[in-house]
Amino acid sequence: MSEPIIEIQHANIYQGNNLILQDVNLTVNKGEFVYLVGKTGTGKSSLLKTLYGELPLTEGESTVAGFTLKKMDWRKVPFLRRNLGVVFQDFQLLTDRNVNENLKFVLKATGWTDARLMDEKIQDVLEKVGLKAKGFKMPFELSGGEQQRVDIARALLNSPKLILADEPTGNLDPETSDEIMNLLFHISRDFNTTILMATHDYIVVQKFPARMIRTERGRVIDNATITIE
Ligand SMILES: Nc1ncnc2c1ncn2[C@@H]1O[C@H](COP(=O)(O)OP(=O)(O)OP(=O)(O)O)[C@@H](O)[C@H]1O
Repeated sequence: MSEPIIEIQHANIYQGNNLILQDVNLTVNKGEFVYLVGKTGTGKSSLLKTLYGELPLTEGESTVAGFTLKKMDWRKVPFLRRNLGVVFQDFQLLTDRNVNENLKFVLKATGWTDARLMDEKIQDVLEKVGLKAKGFKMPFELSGGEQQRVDIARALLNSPKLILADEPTGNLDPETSDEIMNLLFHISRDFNTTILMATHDYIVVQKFPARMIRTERGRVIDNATITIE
């Protein structure tokens, strides 16, 4: 039976005082891969930010990975984040430390203390993204695709059931984009992880088809189809 991991009902999404998306209704089930498409500036990032607690939800209802977002106490946001993985376009790795130390930094920040367990977890996520031998590399020694893999490894550290990805292929060439999409589909399939991925790259969407949600003129349209712009 399908079990929701994201539920949004009658939500209005704001940036400051500006209403960006109106009356958003959406359900995403456990294990699904879903694209969030739409022209630049139509609110994809704003919707994702609401789901990971960076933008407050003040109007409407939403639960994400078991957390109720409406007027969520900011002190609860770290607990929400521990149950999610977030992947960004620009990798956001700490440039002054190697891959292992980048990952250890996140583990410590999310409450891990046992050094052996942390090392095991780091090996585990690096293996999942195909970077087993790269733990001692500095970010600047990695290609864009490898840096994006580290970003995905980082998102996997707390074994989330939901990954929110904001334009994860945005900075990559087409071949590397394909590799990252194969990796994300593999993670979704093999670990039953839900992935909601914002993109405006229709080539990626056509090549790796999945359910599509579109932001358009202040609304969110479910089961959208591709319109070439
Ligand atoms: N921090 C902010 N403060 C005020 N307005 C913002 C802020 N961030 C985004 N906006 C506005 O909100 C609207 C939606 O932006 P958003 O980044 O969510 O769109 P997007 O679909 O993700 O765009 P892109 O594909 O370019 O990332 C835009 O009009 C943008 O100017």
